Amino acid sequence: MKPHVEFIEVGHCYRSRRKAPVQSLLGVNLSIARHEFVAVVGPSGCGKSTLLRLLSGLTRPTQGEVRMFGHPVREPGGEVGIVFQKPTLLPWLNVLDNVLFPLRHQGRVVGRQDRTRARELLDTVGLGDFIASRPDELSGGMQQRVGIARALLLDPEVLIMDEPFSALDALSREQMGFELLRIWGERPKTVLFITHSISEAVLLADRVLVMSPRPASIVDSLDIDLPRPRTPATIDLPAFNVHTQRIRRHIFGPPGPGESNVTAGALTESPLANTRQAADSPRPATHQAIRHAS
Ligand SMILES: Nc1ncnc2c1ncn2[C@@H]1O[C@H](COP(=O)(O)OP(=O)(O)OP(=O)(O)O)[C@@H](O)[C@H]1O
Repeated sequence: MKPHVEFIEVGHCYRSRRKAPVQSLLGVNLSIARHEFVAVVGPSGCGKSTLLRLLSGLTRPTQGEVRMFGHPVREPGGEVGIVFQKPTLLPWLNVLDNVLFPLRHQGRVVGRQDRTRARELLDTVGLGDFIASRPDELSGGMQQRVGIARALLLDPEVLIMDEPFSALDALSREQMGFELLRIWGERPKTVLFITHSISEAVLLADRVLVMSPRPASIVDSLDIDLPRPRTPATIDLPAFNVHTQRIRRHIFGPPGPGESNVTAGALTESPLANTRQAADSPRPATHQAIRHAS
């Protein structure tokens, strides 16, 4: 079967008149199968969001080619749903109308079927009782659920998520991760999921891609062979720790003297929160990989 998504020797260089060019990606080769859930991790600023923009068609590669369903991606299309870090809801619309907004944006008349579908999606993300609420009446996690329902409205084949849970507290974040897996199980999609959290990546994905510092390429692709459905108990499996350690070594380099297993073990106690802290914190500045990045 043909891959759903392909990056072939893809590079991207940001150019502006006043500043020096910034080569964000270089020689990225990637192939994602239909309904595969792929997470991407890498050092801050390496080019993860650029990768997503290229796949969504919002940005064109300056080298190589991005393909979806075997065709070059040239512009944003309805087969892709995008969930950003912040849901950017329209404050004057209620929840239902925010979810329906992509249809109106396309100039389509919203019919009864569309409303039914939007309500179903809101039920799916646990917001069935909030369809008439305004965004400012919802918590951050609830707003992000609206953003997910909105991205699913057109039933996209491909779901692109750019750090979708990073603004949430650790508990909501973990809960949202499992909800996403449930939705993905009910309505399978090809997912590309960017995260700063190594544990979140391992917990959710079929495969984790590790990116190098900028200009970024993919330095490792780990098949996450943990059983599904994934649950909080998944974190306790020895294989979970093996995967997170391997990714950590790519990003932070080998543990320095006196850092070894204590630091690494702490990462998995409260997986999402601690990993975010570990992955985002400047602490690993002594590690080799980060020295290269700076
Ligand atoms: N519009 C732009 N013009 C110039 N440079 C840009 C632009 N957008 C991004 N960059 C640069 O490209 C590089 C990659 O940015 P990108 O946002 O893709 O990284 P990222 O891995 O998603 O970062 P983070 O993890 O911090 O969110 C960075 O060095 C950034 O400064």
